Amino acid sequence: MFVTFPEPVIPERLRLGKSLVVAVDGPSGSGKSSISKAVARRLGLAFLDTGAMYRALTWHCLNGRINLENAAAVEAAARTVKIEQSLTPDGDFVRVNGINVTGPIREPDISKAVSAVATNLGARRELVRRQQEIIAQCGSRIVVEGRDITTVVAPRAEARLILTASEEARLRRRGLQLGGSQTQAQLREQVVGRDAKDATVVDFQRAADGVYTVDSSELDFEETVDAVINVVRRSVNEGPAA
Ligand SMILES: Nc1ncnc2c1ncn2[C@@H]1O[C@H](COP(=O)(O)OP(=O)(O)O)[C@@H](O)[C@H]1O
Ligand SMILES: Nc1ccn([C@H]2C[C@H](O)[C@@H](COP(=O)(O)OP(=O)(O)O)O2)c(=O)n1
Repeated sequence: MFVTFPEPVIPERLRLGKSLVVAVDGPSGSGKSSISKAVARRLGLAFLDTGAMYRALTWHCLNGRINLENAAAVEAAARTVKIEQSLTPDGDFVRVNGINVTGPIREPDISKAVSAVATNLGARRELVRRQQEIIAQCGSRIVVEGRDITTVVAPRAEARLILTASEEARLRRRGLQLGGSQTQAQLREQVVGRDAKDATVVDFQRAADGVYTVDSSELDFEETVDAVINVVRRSVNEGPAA
């Protein structure tokens, strides 16, 4: 059974105030998680990494020897697994049925397998439902990042943007992040190869109507955070992108 998050995970100060949902989509390695966390910290908002939920479900299936090709079994697993994760930008934990999987869900075996789960439409439906529930539990004051947040999970978010960067920048950043543990071919498969598979079910490369784009190829980390905050301000003051 999916159990709602215990209240103390979302401090009251992050839940109070006017609705401000910031929806961030983009390809692998574009900076969604790290930049979104920094933005949530600056704006005093909760934070949801939806990719971690797809990774957690993938870990659960592999751990339970559920065949990822068996769409009905994966969908059933999505409905029954209990996933708990930190909802503040300063926390970093993910638990699956009470097991701490914070580290394991970032391992290359999960990165390799996760697209099989992310392209399961029944599993997506269930995770989207949970994500919308979490947004409501956070008083709609949250930065949410993933691949279908601007279009499916929170199409009415106060601010919606695609965070992107050139393929070269994304490969370089992911390589640095993984401390040089991966060959160039492995990195390419995990970043470019995975995006190609995921793009068969969600369009996260192109901004939908009203969605802003921030390209961080030529920006450093802090400049990118500033650019996203500017988009949030502009969205709130002037509305969606023209
Ligand atoms: N503008 C930037 N300049 C330099 N490094 C960045 C920038 N944006 C993100 N990074 C770094 O790139 C790496 C990948 O970012 P991450 O947030 O994991 O991407 P995603 O969630 O989109 O896959 C991280 O180590 C992050 O700190
Ligand atoms: N809202 C989302 C979030 C992630 N996914 C998929 C896409 C990715 O292959 C996996 C893991 O996402 P994650 O954001 O952790 O991926 P990165 O390694 O940061 O690129 O889940 C999705 O289909 N929809």
